[in-house]
Amino acid sequence: MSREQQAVARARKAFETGRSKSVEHRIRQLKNLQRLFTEKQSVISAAVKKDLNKSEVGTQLYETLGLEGELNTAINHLKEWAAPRPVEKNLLTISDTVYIKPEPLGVVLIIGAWNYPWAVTIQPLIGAIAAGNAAVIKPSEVCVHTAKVMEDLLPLYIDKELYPVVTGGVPETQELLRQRFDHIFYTGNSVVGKLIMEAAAKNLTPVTLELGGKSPCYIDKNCDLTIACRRVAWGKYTNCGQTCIAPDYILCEPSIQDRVIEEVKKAIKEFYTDNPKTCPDYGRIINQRHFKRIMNMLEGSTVAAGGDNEESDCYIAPTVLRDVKPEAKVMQEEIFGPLLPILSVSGLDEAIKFINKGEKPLALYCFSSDNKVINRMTDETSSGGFLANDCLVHFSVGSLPFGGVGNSGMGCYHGKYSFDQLSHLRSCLIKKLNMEGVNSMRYPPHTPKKLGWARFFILNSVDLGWVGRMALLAVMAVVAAVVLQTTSVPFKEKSNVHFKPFHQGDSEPIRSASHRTAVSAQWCYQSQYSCDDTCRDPIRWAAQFPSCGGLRQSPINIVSTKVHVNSALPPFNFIGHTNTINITVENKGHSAHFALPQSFRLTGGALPGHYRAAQFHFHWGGNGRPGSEHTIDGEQFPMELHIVHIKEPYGSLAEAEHDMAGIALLAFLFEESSDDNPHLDSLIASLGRVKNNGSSTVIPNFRLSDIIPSDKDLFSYYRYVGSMTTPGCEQAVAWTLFHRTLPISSRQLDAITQQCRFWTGQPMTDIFRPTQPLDGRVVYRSKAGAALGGVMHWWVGVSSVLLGRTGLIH
Ligand SMILES: NC(=O)c1ccc[n+]([C@@H]2O[C@H](COP(=O)([O-])OP(=O)(O)OC[C@H]3O[C@@H](n4cnc5c(N)ncnc54)[C@H](O)[C@@H]3O)[C@@H](O)[C@H]2O)c1
Ligand SMILES: CCCCCCC=O
Repeated sequence: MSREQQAVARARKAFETGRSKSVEHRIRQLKNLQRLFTEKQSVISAAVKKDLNKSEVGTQLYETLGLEGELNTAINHLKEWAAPRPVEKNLLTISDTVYIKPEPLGVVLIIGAWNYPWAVTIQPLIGAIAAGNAAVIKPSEVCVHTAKVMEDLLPLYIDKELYPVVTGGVPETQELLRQRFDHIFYTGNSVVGKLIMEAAAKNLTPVTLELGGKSPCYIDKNCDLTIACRRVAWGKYTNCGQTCIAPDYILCEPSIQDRVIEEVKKAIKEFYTDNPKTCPDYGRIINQRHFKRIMNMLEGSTVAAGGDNEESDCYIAPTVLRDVKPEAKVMQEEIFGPLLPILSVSGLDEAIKFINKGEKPLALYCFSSDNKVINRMTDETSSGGFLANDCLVHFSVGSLPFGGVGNSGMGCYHGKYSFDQLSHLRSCLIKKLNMEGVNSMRYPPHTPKKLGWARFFILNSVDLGWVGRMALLAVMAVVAAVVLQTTSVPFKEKSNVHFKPFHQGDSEPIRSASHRTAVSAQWCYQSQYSCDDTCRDPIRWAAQFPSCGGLRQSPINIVSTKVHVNSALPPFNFIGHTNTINITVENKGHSAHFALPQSFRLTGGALPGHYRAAQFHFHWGGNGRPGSEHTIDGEQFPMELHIVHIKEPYGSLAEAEHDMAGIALLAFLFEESSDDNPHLDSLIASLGRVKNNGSSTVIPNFRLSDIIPSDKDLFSYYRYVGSMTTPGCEQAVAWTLFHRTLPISSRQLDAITQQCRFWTGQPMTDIFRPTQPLDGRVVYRSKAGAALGGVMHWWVGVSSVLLGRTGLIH
């Protein structure tokens, strides 16, 4: 057996033990890699210095820092990525469990390139480990010193059976390619990419090809040329142009060519001094073969800047070429070196045509102050990645898939994309052996009637609550009987049973359709959890609704001694709150919502705009337990009222959710009183009429001002920025929690908590989310006698603090 065969066999055997699949094992391995980068930074940098003349800081900045970021992301999100992913169901699968299960592929071959030897070899390895695979790592032989360090260090930190390193050149790689893998992840040039794919095809092994090519850069005359050229020069000359996504050439109008040359020259001087050769931040060409290849490309082109070189040192100065023709040598293949040709085009149209004549690039850059130019460039071209007004930086954004298209590659990676790329996303549908009758519509003999039912069941995708599911199952049973008997009951789309698709998304009338994802997307309160293992209790909301794990979540505990008193928090103005109206209350499955007309409006209170009312609802406990969501100094109150308002001109939470104060939520805490609060009686009675999920009733002659004090008595409150307290926990809420509490007697509390049922049919009790970490937010307290002038100033202050801290404001 060859060394390569042995390594693959060892990795396969280790994979078959199953240990790579355990999430704990994966996290441990990823943490070991973290340790490697902390402990061996200087060894790593020294090798890269010898290979590419990169400085230690440069190696950290462009290679290991990104890897550390990827490791953090993978470690923090692995459980969520690896968890089964529920999917939307149709009526036929409504009673089944339907989900995607990410599974490891098996043994992955990772073939790295030399230009960023750590980044392009270890980053796929992070994905392979995270996804639970074994991986054979083949670093590029061109980076001699780095390949040796990888071979020596990796086995000291990670499981050497599961993740062996195989060094060597073309013959060794070819021997590896003769082995059977479950995935091949190759980074390098397109010519070899084709060989990899050919070898993989023999075993039908899937491939990810991270290739290169000529990445164009269009500079519009309408832009700040100094800034544009500085960014282009950085993108081009970093790592001496040996970057897969370096801007390969510039397209611009002839009228700006001279300025572009001058500005690029200025940037070269700024970055690398007058003599880049002695500048520690300027690299070298990897070897003499590549040196010669690059120097040959200069043939037939006019040097406008740079051009100095020294073969023995593999040095080529940052170079600009002017008036380059499309036929020039330098335009025939990816440059992958520090030459920057400038080609003239008459404008955007010609630039787009030129780009589209070539292969689809790995990156496409467009510099312009005109959004129309940027939009046309994105709309009318194709490339792996697109950047306007910058270069390279998309590589460092883990939430963006990185990869090529067409000749620049296939597949993508980084962050969760690496995990998905190296996983098999297995479709799972778990059915029970009952309800066979429903299936008869698909069994022969086929009849038009069965087809009619099949159309109804297959073409309708719904989100149902528990009651809806039960109702549907009942109907399905009837259908089954009908179809089985093949009686002549005509197919009707409208039955007597009214299916109202309801689901958590519907439980918030202001929420968007996008939140109505899947039946299995049921969330629940802690009190429901034990009875339905498919529902997600508050601790697990974030697995399905990522915002619920954000840094601005609600409710919170307010520590009264730590609040900041702020005189820019004036009283509110309520409009319409004294009007007598009929309102509808509906059991939404998790709580009961009392709909308010949009004519009820809210201004003042230092809110950044005008707000329209949407609904109010209560949060309560049960059997004498308190049920408020917010707590003050750790104390939970018996009940809490939330009045939800949406900022104008938004029409829904979906529209408002990108605005930090898109929703204004007014909260009142209740305190137990010895006497009944007479204004609550009609509300309590109405809850008795909406016991079950989806039921509704009207409360006539309702006045909001009966249950809350008038605005002039509501000058004292807490303010902070937070989120909705039910999934999706949108971080778009300006919270106001009034000091003034509302009274409720224990008799009324008992009455309230005993009226309604959850969507699961259980008593609707303890409907509150536990308090969330403050995560550095400030809670403000209003001070009477405030001036309106400070309002905008206050919001700007709050926004900038949050921006600086979390970068969360869109
Ligand atoms: N898309 C990306 O993420 C990315 C990143 C880095 C580099 N690149 C591209 O890679 C290219 C530069 O790298 P390179 O190709 O010079 O790197 P390279 O010479 O290091 O080759 C890459 C790998 O392929 C192997 N290899 C080379 N010839 C082979 C053959 N005939 N058969 C089997 N294996 C072979 C090498 O051993 C090496 O591990 C550029 O085109 C660049 O744009 C792309
Ligand atoms: C800073 C950009 C690093 C890109 C590495 C991958 C391509 O060569």
